[in-house]
Amino acid sequence: MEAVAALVAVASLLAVFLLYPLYLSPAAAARRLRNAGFSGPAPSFPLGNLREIASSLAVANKPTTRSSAGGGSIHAAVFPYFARWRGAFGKVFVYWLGTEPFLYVADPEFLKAATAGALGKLWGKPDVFRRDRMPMFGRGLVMAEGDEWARHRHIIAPAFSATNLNDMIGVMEETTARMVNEWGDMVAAGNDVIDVEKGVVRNAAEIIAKASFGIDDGDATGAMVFSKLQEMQAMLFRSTRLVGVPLAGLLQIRATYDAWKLGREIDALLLDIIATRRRQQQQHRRGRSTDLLALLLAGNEAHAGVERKLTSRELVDECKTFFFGGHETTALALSWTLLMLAAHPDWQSAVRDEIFSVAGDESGHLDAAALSNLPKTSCVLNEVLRLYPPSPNVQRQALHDVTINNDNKNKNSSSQSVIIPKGTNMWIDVVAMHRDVELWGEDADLFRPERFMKEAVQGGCRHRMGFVPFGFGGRICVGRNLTAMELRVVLAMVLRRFELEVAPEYRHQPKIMLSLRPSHGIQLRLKPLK
Ligand code: HEM
Repeated sequence: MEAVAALVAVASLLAVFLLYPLYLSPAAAARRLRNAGFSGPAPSFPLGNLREIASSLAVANKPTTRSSAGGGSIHAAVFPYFARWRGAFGKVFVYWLGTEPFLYVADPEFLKAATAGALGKLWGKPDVFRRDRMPMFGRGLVMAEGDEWARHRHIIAPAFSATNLNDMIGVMEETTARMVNEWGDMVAAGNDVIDVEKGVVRNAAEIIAKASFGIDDGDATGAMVFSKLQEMQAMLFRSTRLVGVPLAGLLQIRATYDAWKLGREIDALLLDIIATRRRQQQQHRRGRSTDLLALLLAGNEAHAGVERKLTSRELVDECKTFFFGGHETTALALSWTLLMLAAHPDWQSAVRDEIFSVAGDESGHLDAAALSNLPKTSCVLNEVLRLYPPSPNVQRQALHDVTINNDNKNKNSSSQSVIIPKGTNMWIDVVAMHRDVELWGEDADLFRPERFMKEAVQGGCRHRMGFVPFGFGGRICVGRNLTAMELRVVLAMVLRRFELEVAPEYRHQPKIMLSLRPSHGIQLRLKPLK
């Protein structure tokens, strides 16, 4: 009898233990969000709105034709469920990934109100993605929160200063020359249709690996780290965990274990590189290194003993963060740029002429002064980042209840202020804001770099927070200057060598897989310049 009672007690405790996080807490959050006036699609337990998301993606994932390469709306194709809910509920609403509430935001004014002030203290990164992204970013800058984030940012930001980045141009030129020469050989051999995305992704990965921790293909450890980092990237892409669904991780124990194991191997290799670097530095045996790891280690030495010091473990996470946060995004920006220039020969000629006029022909080296004097190229790059933002969304999670003054912030509520409950996630739809006709005008879906001619920073957007390809506020991308330089170097080297045309094989079907990417590569016809 006592045994039965004990069993019942344990079962009840377990039920309460599971019931609270899995059902009671989400139900309470749903009530508070409803009371605050946020509407949205009705969720079901335990999937939330995941079923509707999956079914609308299945319908939308039909091939489209090539004709939209130069324009056309992509929001409804890549986020069909958001497009539908936006029509029904407006630019701010609540939807559910499993039992996790998400506040969808495509209204820059709401975004400004919600994130104004003590950004670092009020908003963190969603727990629900943290576990998945751990093998990529660890506790590095992308994932850090609060005081830890401030400490890391303080140490890391100086490494990305203009002077330091100028020293990296040589690395970018050297690596890109290999890619361009390979393309040249392929064209000479009669294969003039090339999937440029592949080469550009590989090139960006090599550049960031060299720029971050100086790894070289020639050295065995470097080559091993590089191939394991790439393996990890591929592994994480294959993962299809049901985000937010209670205990869904149990369905993918094997994949989670494999990612964890690979992560440990990468960490061990990077720790080894860092230990060697520290030894060399102490013995003054290494020449002047310009990679980010060297700069961070030098910063460590200069401030040894005080809080401006990163441990080896923290340095590992930052190096991985630079690799995973930096190369895909940059490569995609570049791939979309090459496509847009191939589809718009007038802009292609204008950019090429500008590059020739400031940097000469392909025999001349590029320097920072020339690269910073390319106004038309800058307009093109901004327009591509607007139409095809490699980071198509930004996410946050409320660390506390967040109060927003309700002067029109939530049109569904009549009260003076609105409270976003602690734990609510925010999903900022960058693609929607970048293509919103109310912010950009009727030509929002068209490739028109000239809009950035008149207003270089915002491109004529009617709201300061309507153009956010690199994020916003204190957490704006720390690598954006490095990217700006790399995009210009690679673009200059490609355009000084080839004329680009969209190949008939190309199918325009952007999709979201963490980043905004082409579904079937980017096939261009390359013609050597006379
Ligand atoms: C076209 C290229 C790039 C795009 C579109 C991009 C986009 C972004 C965005 C949207 C954020 C803000 C994320 C958030 O607020 O949650 C961000 C943050 C960050 N990016 Fe980039 N990024 C690019 C290149 C790079 C590169 C080259 C690096 C490093 C080498 C880098 C490192 C980081 C880091 C460390 C953060 C976190 C900053 C912080 O939280 O303080 N990114 N990036």
